[in-house]
Amino acid sequence: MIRAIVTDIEGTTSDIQFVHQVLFPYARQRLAAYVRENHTDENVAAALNAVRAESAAPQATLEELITTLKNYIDEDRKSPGLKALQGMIWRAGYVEGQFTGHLYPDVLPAFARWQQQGIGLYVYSSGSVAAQKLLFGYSDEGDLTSLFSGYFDTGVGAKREAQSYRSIAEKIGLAPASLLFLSDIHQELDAAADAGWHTVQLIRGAADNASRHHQVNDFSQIKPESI
Ligand SMILES: CSCCC(=O)C(=O)COP(=O)(O)O
Ligand SMILES: [Mg+2]
Repeated sequence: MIRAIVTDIEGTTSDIQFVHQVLFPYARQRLAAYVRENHTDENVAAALNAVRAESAAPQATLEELITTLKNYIDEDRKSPGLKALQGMIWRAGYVEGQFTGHLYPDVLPAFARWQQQGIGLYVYSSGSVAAQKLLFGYSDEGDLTSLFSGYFDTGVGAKREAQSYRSIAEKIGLAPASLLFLSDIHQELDAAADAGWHTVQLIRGAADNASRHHQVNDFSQIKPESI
């Protein structure tokens, strides 16, 4: 019996185009100024040090870090330091109403149904927890943050590592066999399945013929009571 559902964001609840054509360019355009103006802030400094460590450049200057970060954005690297900074930069865009977090129309009705069934709802994304809360807090459908019992980012580990899903199960306090992970990426679902979770793959665009996971086109086709 499924007792909690953990969902990915990009390509699952939300359109990849929104992330790549709205969020990423917004952060890229403001990155240099944001880093120069805020590098002494404790959280910004921690993110920049994480990038220094990740890029094996402990002495990197601010300007070198800005170049590295822009390269990371361009290659869609799931760098925790970059993800933390993106979340900080996106805040102004959401708060000022420049965009709202995209949600496919099938998502909210399913969340509401599952919540009524007593199923716990959680998020696991490469985007920082702060960025996740912004996307759902300023979503197309309003503030949905109260729907979720918890949020996880790569602080628990990478999304393609089975250990990350073991850690999440432990933090939620439920057995892996009672957990369902939703994602568009079959390598993430492979890792969750290796940790003993149930999995469903969202196919929002082209079919994924390399996947061994149950596939659906939208959330209305997901029936946790039948798993
Ligand atoms: C949560 S905010 C935007 C998403 C993002 O930055 C990202 O890298 C998407 O990763 P996901 O794990 O949700 O596919
Ligand atoms: Mg995804």
